[in-house]
Amino acid sequence: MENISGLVTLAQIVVTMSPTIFFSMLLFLLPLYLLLIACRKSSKKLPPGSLGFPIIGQTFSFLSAMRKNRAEEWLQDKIRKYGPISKMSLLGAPTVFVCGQAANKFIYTCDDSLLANQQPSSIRRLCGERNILEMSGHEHKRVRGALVSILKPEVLKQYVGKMDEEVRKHFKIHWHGKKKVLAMPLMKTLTFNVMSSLIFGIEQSAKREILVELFKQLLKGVLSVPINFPFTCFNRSLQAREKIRTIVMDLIHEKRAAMEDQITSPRQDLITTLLSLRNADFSAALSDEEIVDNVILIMIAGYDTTSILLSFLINILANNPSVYASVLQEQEEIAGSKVSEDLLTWDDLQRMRYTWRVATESLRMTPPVFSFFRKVLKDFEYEGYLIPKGWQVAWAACMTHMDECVFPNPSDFDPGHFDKQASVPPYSFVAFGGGARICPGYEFARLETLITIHYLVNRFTWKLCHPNTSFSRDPLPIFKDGLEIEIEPKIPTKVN
Ligand code: HEM
Repeated sequence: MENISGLVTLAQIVVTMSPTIFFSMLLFLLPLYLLLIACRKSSKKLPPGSLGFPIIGQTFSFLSAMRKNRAEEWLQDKIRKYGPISKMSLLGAPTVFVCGQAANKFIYTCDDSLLANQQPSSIRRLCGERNILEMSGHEHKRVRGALVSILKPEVLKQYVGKMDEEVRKHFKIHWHGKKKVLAMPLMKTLTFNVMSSLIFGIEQSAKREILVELFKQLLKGVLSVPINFPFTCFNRSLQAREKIRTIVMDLIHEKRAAMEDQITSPRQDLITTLLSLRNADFSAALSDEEIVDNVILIMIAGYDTTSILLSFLINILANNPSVYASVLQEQEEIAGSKVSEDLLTWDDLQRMRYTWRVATESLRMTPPVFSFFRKVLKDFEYEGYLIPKGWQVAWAACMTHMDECVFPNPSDFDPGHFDKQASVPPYSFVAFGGGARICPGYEFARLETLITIHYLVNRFTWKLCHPNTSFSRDPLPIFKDGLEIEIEPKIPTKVN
């Protein structure tokens, strides 16, 4: 998810800020930073490594490696020098970097009085104070319970048809009649529209177009310096948030009234479902503010991540004829069992096992969220080293994803790595995170991906316009050419 990881946004902030702002911040943070280091007079030893130049530390070197798509090598280099636990300084904070399955397990399962989710202030201000990322302990459990209850398979089952219609509509409007398309921006349009239809219940309309533009503006602010002066990007994003808030509040009032008048089902869309959730004493499970803030967060969390997965799948299928042939065979069999107007069903999606293994393998090799950060709330010891309060702990998904003891020949794209899901050790595949904060949108992303690939391979053939197209992490993976492809429809005229 674009903005889940502290790195994702902090990195952008550092990258996009002007040198003057950066150096003013440096002057401000330097004394704090030195104080934090100086206070660490403890008998326990800190992990090996170097904190580098105060505040800046290894930030620029790491971000540059991310942009060149060499972050994994960069981290491997640290591991070679210092071992699996080392200290460094990233994004303005002293950091302990840990890697490996045991480290993942420790972080995902440790008590939340030790490590807390860490978000830059821009997220809090743009998503709102009551978004789930800001919460911990009991509050986090309560809000997460509500989100999981609307994103669980039993609920999403009912929305397969609606998703299917959105995907068909997308191909009809944006792909048919075209010779070339930029696949990556189109996958973003598609995932936005699917989420907008399912979550807000807003179908294709002027209102949806307004919402798309507002979200685009809001997202720009998440990736900018959070300074709220008139005419700054962040200021425009805050204004967009206010407008989105008004739209969502209006929707909540409309939907609540419709439910009271019994002219809508409590399952009409995910906001309606959230509104209908009750505590044991029949009070509302979430306040209206909590619904607004979490709906905005869900849009941000689900929109880019899934569109990145879909874009990488388009690239993979173009480059791997044998994988493409197997996906096509699976999808043709499913299409063959239906009349062309039939919508896909939940059962059809359960039959798309190979296609989902291909998607999972894509997430293994290119996880949209590459590294994760947590804030250390109190001193603790890990593997004999002191992890000091006020520092941050960082880990990277790729370290276990590319571990050859877990995934033999890890640099080869091989969906066979997931033939026996049960044989993948826990906390080794962490594209969706783990533990109490594991992604609740997994099933949503799975359905959206499978439905899209079904229509893509059954209705089009495509080839890359730039066969050796590369991507960078900025900080999310992005194809430099937008993934331009030449397309040909398989069914030129009759499209639902
Ligand atoms: C391929 C698609 C996706 C990927 C790779 C992904 C990845 C992740 C990861 C790695 C985390 C945990 C981050 C951490 O531990 O700090 C996360 C959390 C989250 N994701 Fe996703 N995500 C995806 C799609 C979605 C979708 C479609 C939704 C919503 C419909 C969603 C909603 C969320 C939310 C609300 C959280 C926060 C959970 C919490 O803090 O308890 N994600 N996601």
